[in-house]
Amino acid sequence: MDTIELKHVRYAYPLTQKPVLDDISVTFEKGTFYGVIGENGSGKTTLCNLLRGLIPNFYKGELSGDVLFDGVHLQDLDVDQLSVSIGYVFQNPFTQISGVKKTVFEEVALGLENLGVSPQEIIERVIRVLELLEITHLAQKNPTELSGGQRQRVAFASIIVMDPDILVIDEPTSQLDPAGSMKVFSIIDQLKKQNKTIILVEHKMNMIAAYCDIVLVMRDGKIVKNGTAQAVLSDAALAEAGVQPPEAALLAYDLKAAGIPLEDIPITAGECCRLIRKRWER
Ligand SMILES: Nc1ncnc2c1ncn2[C@@H]1O[C@H](COP(=O)(O)OP(=O)(O)OP(=O)(O)O)[C@@H](O)[C@H]1O
Repeated sequence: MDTIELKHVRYAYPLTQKPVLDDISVTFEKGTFYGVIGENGSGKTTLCNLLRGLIPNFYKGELSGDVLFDGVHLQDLDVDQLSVSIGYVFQNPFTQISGVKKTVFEEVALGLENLGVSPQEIIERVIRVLELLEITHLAQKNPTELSGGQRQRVAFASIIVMDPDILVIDEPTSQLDPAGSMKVFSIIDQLKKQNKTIILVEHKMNMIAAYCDIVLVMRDGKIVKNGTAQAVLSDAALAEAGVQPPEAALLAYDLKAAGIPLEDIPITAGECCRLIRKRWER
């Protein structure tokens, strides 16, 4: 699957009046890493639910506008088929663990089993993914007895083992320590280099700045900004959408206020160092 296109999409959950997605128009292109940011309750998870077909198949409610997958309407697609092309890593890893498998190995193998992949291939793919996520030591543990961070890695493993074209990932590092978060981001980056489309919801602005190509800012169910990570995250108006800019940009604003403006507003620590050195050598 190459593109997902949303045209004037509105959605309200059942028994609610106010749309949670309000006139959303956006196109997601193959091989691009999208970051979706915005304050709590702005509609990010609801957007993920729509992209994965959970709206309107699981969540009912009022949906209007067009949702097109390679030009085909969402309503005309089989939700099971969609789940093969689009992997969804939920915000809450406790939701994602099936609860029917006794070991992490079996849990990660479950989706491939359901697709009828041969046992030999399942074993090879699961071993590779467990190694990639550095959870081989958990292979024989019961998934229900893991910590939140361990479950988050298992949930992530059970999606990437399926090798979907598009990954919709909702706060994959909320339960992880800084080293675990860095690891997950570097894996997501590797997946992007394999030409996967990544749509990531995340509150960690420094990570969004370091990895995303395009950043979408949501507020009150609308996409209020859509542009390159540099253009969106360096914009001082970002705070108006309830989002704290990355630390590098904040430092540049402070320097400017102190009468020491940099040539540009950096969004990563590396770029910030480069601009400070340039200013220093002037
Ligand atoms: N199942 C539901 N039924 C009714 N309203 C819902 C449901 N799920 C979410 N909402 C409402 O929709 C709005 C958007 O919620 P959503 O979870 O999409 O926001 P979010 O941007 O992902 O928030 P967060 O950053 O806290 O995860 C909120 O007002 C929320 O209360």
